[in-house]
Amino acid sequence: MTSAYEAARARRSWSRVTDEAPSHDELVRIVSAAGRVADHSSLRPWRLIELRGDDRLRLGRALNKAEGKRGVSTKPLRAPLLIAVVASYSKKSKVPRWEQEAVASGVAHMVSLLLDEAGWGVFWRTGSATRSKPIAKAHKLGKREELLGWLYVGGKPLDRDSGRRKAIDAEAFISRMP
Ligand SMILES: Cc1cc2nc3c(=O)[nH]c(=O)nc-3n(C[C@H](O)[C@H](O)[C@H](O)COP(=O)(O)O)c2cc1C
Repeated sequence: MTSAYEAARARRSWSRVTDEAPSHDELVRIVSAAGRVADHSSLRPWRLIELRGDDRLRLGRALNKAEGKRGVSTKPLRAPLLIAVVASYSKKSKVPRWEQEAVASGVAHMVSLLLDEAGWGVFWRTGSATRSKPIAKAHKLGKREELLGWLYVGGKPLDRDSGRRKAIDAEAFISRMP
């Protein structure tokens, strides 16, 4: 197993993946770690929805509907497993929505990283339809829920090298209090 530092340095997004997918049990193992992100008041303001097989066609239909088109978009078929990332805001808490959304986003980044480290290809996708009514309905989102997009997950294709991204110029992103 790599260190968190090594895993973060090595990760990249995989726009094309194979038909292999992590099992539900593997996903549970990964989410149990990802869910340990910092979380103001431990609200756990997030949930994930697994889309496999024909679930993806239902999403494809909703995507087309959101764009005023008939039929089924084939976009969700680009990966065998899609993980819809849902921010589930707590009503009672004084923790503002943006903080709760940050937690849900953190979980999604952590799930992506852990899946990548475990050898799976991941690509976080959104689109103009992400927060549309047809999409909310297809995922049965509650009134206080919003979608942050989908993690498209599958096998890393062997015919592609890992294509490491250029390291970022970290100095350029850090400054002192002005
Ligand atoms: C919230 C979120 C939504 C994204 N949506 C898309 C998308 O719809 N289409 C896309 O090409 N990239 C999208 N991206 C960016 C890719 O997931 C990916 O990070 C980018 O292609 C850079 O590749 P890298 O992660 O290997 O550096 C999104 C990223 C985030 C965090």
